[in-house]
Amino acid sequence: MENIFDYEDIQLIPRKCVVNSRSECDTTTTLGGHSFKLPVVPANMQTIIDEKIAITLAENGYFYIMHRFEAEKRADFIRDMKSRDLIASISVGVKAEEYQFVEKLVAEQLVPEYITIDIAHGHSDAVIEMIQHIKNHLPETFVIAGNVGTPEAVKDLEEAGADATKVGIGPGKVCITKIKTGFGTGGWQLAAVKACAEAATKPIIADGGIRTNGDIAKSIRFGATMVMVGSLFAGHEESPGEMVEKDGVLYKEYFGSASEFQKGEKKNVEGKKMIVEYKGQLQDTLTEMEQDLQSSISYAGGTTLDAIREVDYVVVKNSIFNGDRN
Ligand SMILES: NC(=O)C1=CN([C@@H]2O[C@H](COP(=O)(O)OP(=O)(O)OC[C@H]3O[C@@H](n4cnc5c(N)ncnc54)[C@H](OP(=O)(O)O)[C@@H]3O)[C@@H](O)[C@H]2O)C=CC1
Ligand SMILES: Nc1nc2c(ncn2[C@@H]2O[C@H](COP(=O)(O)O)[C@@H](O)[C@H]2O)c(=O)[nH]1
Repeated sequence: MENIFDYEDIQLIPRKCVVNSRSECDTTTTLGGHSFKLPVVPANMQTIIDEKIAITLAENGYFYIMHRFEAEKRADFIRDMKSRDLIASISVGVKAEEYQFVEKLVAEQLVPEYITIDIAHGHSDAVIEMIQHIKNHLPETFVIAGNVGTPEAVKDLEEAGADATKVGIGPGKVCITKIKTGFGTGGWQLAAVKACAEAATKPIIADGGIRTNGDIAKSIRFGATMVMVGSLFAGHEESPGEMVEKDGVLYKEYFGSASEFQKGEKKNVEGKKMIVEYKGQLQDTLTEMEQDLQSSISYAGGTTLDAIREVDYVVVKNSIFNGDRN
């Protein structure tokens, strides 16, 4: 593969500004027929999202995807979101009981607007069969399938009926897939997003490796419709991770969905646990992301995210500090 680069290797090139204030720039994106304030979704991980955060995000016009690690709560979660007239967006795996869960939703007339199939190696018959199962039983539901790292995978999952694919194998902050298996898009995630987006006929969600708000704009430039973010959303007051105090400084836990901590056993572990410095309120981070993205749009010489998709760029190896190095 040629032209390999990652977020820190790219600088976007400014174009003449057409607004008098960054506040004129609109960061709205559309996915599955709904508009959202930001092209950003918190990772569907247990230390990043819970029911309370999901309600707050949905009430305030942000996209969210509930995690799948308290499987028995999901039907009630959908019911609760529907009773509030909010979007229901959940995750599933691919094991046998997940097929029955989808059938139970149909029997109880619970139709989530979004279902994300969340497994490590999404380019598989297991995911293809689950896409088909959901589409057969819940044809109205928008299906996001992943994770994948190649154009071939995007094509196969789209052909199976996926409405969007999620790209990123191993670039995550708490990921150890590349160390444990030798595989993944870690270190070239942005180039993988570009290759996958070029092959895609439906939306791409760039997942993992976002270390700065500028990386969101870069993901959009290379074809993402939405960006999934874990570590930048960890450590907030509302974050479900445990609070930890160390030498008088507050931190919160952030652990991988394939970590021993999440799994409760040392089997096929591909994630780790870390602590993230306490960051205060989630809304402040969302507001800063919106302002930074408005600024990105202004540098792109437009008023909407589409302007970013058209800018030129340069590849300058390690042109900005990679947040993983400290
Ligand atoms: N984005 C990323 O880079 C990664 C994300 N994760 C996250 O960790 C969580 C757990 O993932 P996962 O282990 O897939 O979920 P599960 O433990 O639910 O596994 C899903 C099913 O897929 C099988 N499976 C998993 N990996 C492979 C593989 N490489 N080859 C063949 N079959 C496989 C499992 O069987 P068996 O366990 O018996 O193999 C199981 O039947 C998810 O939330 C996932 O998103 C994990 C790793 C990488
Ligand atoms: N290889 C692993 N990847 C994981 C695990 N748990 C989650 N993830 C992926 O990371 C992103 C978040 O990345 P970040 O860089 O923004 O922190 C998340 O959406 C998953 O795709 C894991 O245990 N192993």
